[in-house]
Amino acid sequence: MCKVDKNENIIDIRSLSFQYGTRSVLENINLQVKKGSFLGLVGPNGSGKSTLLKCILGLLQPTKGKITLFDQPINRFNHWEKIGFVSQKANSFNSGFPASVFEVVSMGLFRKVGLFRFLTRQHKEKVKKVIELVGMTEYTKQNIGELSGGQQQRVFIARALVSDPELLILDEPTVGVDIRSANNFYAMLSDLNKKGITLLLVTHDVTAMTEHVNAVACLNKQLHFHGNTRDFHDNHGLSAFHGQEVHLLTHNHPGGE
Ligand SMILES: Nc1ncnc2c1ncn2[C@@H]1O[C@H](COP(=O)(O)OP(=O)(O)OP(=O)(O)O)[C@@H](O)[C@H]1O
Repeated sequence: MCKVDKNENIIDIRSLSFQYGTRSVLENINLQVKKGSFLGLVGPNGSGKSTLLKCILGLLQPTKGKITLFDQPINRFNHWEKIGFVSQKANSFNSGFPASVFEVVSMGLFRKVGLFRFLTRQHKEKVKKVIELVGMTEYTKQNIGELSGGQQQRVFIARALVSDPELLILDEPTVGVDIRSANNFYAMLSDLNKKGITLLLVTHDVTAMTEHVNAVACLNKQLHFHGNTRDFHDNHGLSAFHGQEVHLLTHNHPGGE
């Protein structure tokens, strides 16, 4: 059970800087993600978005500054089950991959039940419930590799949700997904958010994303904007990109798959 109040910062980043060797990638980042928010983190290629996520996930240690997760300094934080992560590269199964949607989602429980334990009836019900939550019930028995990129991403969201995370972090989940499917996908995320899950979404897809998130942060080595979507549309946000607006407002992703 979650005993945090609505104003609590689930993520609290203070004065964070990060360097790969001598190369500075993040400078003096201050960012708070409140419980119940749906934050879109945007920025051009190479602006440090994935690096920041890796710092939040404890995979990289900041050169300076501190990160607090659920009120605990990250180096003492040991409730990683509260955080679900869906990566950019999740949708890379080929059509022969021998696992059904049900099996892939069940894998999300292994952290809880152990790799070789049998799933109880309760576990199976939970798996079915999250598959339903992401709108994939009719595909439950289908092989994951036979699904579209957008459908696969829904399955990976279900896999992350099955262990009941309070925070879901998504790194470019709509890469390779067509605009209509991406919109449906964001609407689904918005529904999850209304059910109480805090979301941090990294994306290039500014146009579609801002219709669904309730806060936006713009990163380009430094944090240039952090606020609500209305202020963002008043152009304070996009002006942070110094002429890269056009690129950001299209659905082109030079690094896309
Ligand atoms: N392991 C690494 N070693 C050295 N430099 C790196 C490493 N990973 C990333 N970088 C550099 O750090 C910068 C930020 O990279 P990062 O992947 O965080 O950006 P990003 O905003 O996620 O980019 P994209 O939108 O293209 O995925 C880039 O210039 C990148 O080349």
